[in-house]
Amino acid sequence: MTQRPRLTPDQLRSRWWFDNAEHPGTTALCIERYMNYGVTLDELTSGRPIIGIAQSGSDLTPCNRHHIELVKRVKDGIRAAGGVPFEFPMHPIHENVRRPTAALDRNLAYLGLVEVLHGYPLDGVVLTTGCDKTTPACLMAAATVNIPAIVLSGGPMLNGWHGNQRVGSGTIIWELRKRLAAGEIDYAEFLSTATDSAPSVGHCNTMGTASTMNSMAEALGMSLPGSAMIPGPYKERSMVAYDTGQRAVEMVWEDLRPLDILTREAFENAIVVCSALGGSSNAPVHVNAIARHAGVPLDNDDWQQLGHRVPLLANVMPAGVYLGEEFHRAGGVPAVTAELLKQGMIHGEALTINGRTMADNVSDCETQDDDVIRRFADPLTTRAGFINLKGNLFDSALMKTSVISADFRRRFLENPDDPDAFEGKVVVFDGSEDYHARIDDPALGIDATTILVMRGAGPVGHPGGAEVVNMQPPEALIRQGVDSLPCLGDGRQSGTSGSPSILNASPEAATGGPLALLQSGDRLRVDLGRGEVRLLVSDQELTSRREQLKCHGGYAYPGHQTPWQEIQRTLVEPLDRGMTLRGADHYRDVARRSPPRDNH
Ligand SMILES: CC(C)(O)[C@@H](O)C(=O)O
Repeated sequence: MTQRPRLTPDQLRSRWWFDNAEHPGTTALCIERYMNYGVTLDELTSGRPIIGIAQSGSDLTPCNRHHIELVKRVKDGIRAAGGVPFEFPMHPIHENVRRPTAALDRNLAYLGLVEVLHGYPLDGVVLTTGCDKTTPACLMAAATVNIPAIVLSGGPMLNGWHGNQRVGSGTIIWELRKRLAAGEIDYAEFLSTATDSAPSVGHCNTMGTASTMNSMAEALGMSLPGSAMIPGPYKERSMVAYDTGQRAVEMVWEDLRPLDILTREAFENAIVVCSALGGSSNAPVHVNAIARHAGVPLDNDDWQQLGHRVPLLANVMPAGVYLGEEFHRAGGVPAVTAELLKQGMIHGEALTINGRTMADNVSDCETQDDDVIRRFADPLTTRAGFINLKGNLFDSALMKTSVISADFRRRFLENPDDPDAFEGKVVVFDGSEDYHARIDDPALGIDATTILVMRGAGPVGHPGGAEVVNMQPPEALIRQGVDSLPCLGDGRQSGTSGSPSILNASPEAATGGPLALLQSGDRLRVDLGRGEVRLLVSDQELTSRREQLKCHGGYAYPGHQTPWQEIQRTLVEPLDRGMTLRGADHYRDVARRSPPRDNH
């Protein structure tokens, strides 16, 4: 436990607003208006930390909605520790619903949160997270503003059951849509099984992007140990909400800030834990983004170098068979981290939000069920994590190795002359609308060796970068028993998908990436051993295609539909750089370096 010098009440940031004798008018304006709904003068001026609660729950965001209840316990904890809670809304982010994609809103929510944390009288903040992008938006903002901040996840839903079968959110949908296409089930059965996968409040009960990102917050040291994966309805979830509120107040007195915690070591821990969890292919995008805002160099090569040597320990869908409840009971993120710590794969000295080190937090944790959380010596896969692929089509694209199934391996990677490599003819789709319109067209000639390519799906092409690369084969092929094909694209895929796709190709077609030059019928060679994807077309031919494309005004994609789509498209960085906004990462520690100016 580190001992940190304690702040005195007159050093609280909120004093600028509530107890600033130099500007009595400005001060009075703040005080009188907060009193108009019953806050007392004593609460505002007696030197108690003001703790913001960034509320990500609303009727529009079902995965985060129970934060509306949970924050009552957060407020109890804040008050018990002597603080004053101020709850405020965040811009809604909900992946399942938001069109054209909730990823468009991550940076918008980030910007909004930065302005609130910087410009309002907050000494610290509790960040309520749940659905995928809520966690990175919060952590990016925490790094930029750098006031004491702590993450409270809402936790996953209870396990889904259909009869006696576990049905995991997202993962079951990708399976069911194939069964629907194969004619094995009808739409009514499809829908009833799908809805069974979501039995309670909480976010995806699989190791999709939501569970992954909340686990990343814990692995980074930004939430209380063991809190990430407590299912939403469990009583421990409310208890940890209370503890989080209390801890937020203490962190203010200790002046413990996000940039004290978000170090290179913390990010390396997150990468290692992500691999062992079989975490979402969206994690590198978001974790790289948080790192950029924290000023820590991190890229997709780090993900391969640090992560691909790590075995898969969490037997949770989509890479495994269990769901959030079993994972939590088996010990959750601390048990996984402890197993990796024993192997020297975790920086045990990394500081965490409770003022203790990662080793202090997890050393005593042990898996309670070594089928759900495997021992290091008995993993599900020995080398998990991501391979960072490169070649003449892109500088970086990721493949999640923990979801390479035995069937995929047998069909594509077990050629004795060429292990870990395969070649195939591509069929190219320009955006998801084109895919849906044409996938069943027999004229495309898709067979069991075809590689499906989706372009125009990156942060510029499909503003935000949609989860559309996980394409299923044509119905006719599925009916013949071929229910998956290799997919490649400049967009993302759902973290709940078990498809070993080549994702997040950067630069994307819409910003001049060579994917724009690809034509259906071209052949691709994918070599996982060498970390390479090559378009088997001569350089001369590529140059002439590039010239032609230029003559036609470049790669075409649908226009902007809203002002934010246009603004984000002009500023957004590629997926491998975290899809952050150009220039935003220059702002760091702004609460201290650049306190907000007077408003009156
Ligand atoms: C299941 C969703 C909506 O696709 C997403 O939450 C993810 O896991 O990536």
